[in-house]
Amino acid sequence: MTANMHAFANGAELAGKLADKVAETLSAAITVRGSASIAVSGGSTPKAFFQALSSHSIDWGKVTVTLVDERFVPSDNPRSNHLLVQENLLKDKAAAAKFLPLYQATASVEEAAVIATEKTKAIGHPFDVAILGMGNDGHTASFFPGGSNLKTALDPNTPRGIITMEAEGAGEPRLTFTFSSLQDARLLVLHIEGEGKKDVLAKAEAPGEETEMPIRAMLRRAASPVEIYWAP
Ligand SMILES: O=C(O)[C@H](O)[C@@H](O)[C@H](O)[C@H](O)COP(=O)(O)O
Repeated sequence: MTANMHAFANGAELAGKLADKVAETLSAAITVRGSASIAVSGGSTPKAFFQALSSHSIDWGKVTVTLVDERFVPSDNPRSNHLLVQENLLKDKAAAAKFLPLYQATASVEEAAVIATEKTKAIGHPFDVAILGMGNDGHTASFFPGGSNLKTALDPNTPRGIITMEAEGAGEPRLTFTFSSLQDARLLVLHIEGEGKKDVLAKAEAPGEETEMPIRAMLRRAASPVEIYWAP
């Protein structure tokens, strides 16, 4: 599939423009289908974008927000993506949105994945918006090189839903939507910032195995165009 580069002068300009595009997409979905769904990534990059999006006046009561992936930690843990979204996105106007967490207070991450899949099955067929990040190792979502379930995660025949992932670079065990769950989002965004991530993207766009840099699966096989939002 194709990738379209949207480059901005700085992170603040990117955050504003991406928030505008996402708000427009969510509103259009509500107009056409009566509701909208968005899956967002965690990490350090999206904070300004979340804050910009939270102030948009859209019908947030008809929007369901969930996570592309999550660390297997409760929402009071500083590593939690739920906490990041709670503090930066689900506030101001966006406080009215419905949020579906991936983390479940279960004995195992495997049990949490089964429950999270059940609890999110009503949305994301396809997502209206999916916001991906990318690590310096070329991972996206929790598709980490060497990950325990990487082959399953990237397999286009794996059903939509949430699976577990464990990998050296991942820290805690992870919960992640699969490639099949994310790749056909009506608006599929890769949000990266900094010269370093631009170099990582260039390497990912070069020939090589998907398992070496899993973002390659999205860049090469996503049904939707990958809208790359980048600022230095
Ligand atoms: O849980 C996570 O960490 C994210 O979902 C992950 O996929 C993230 O998007 C990348 O690791 C980039 O993270 P940074 O934005 O911190 O570089």
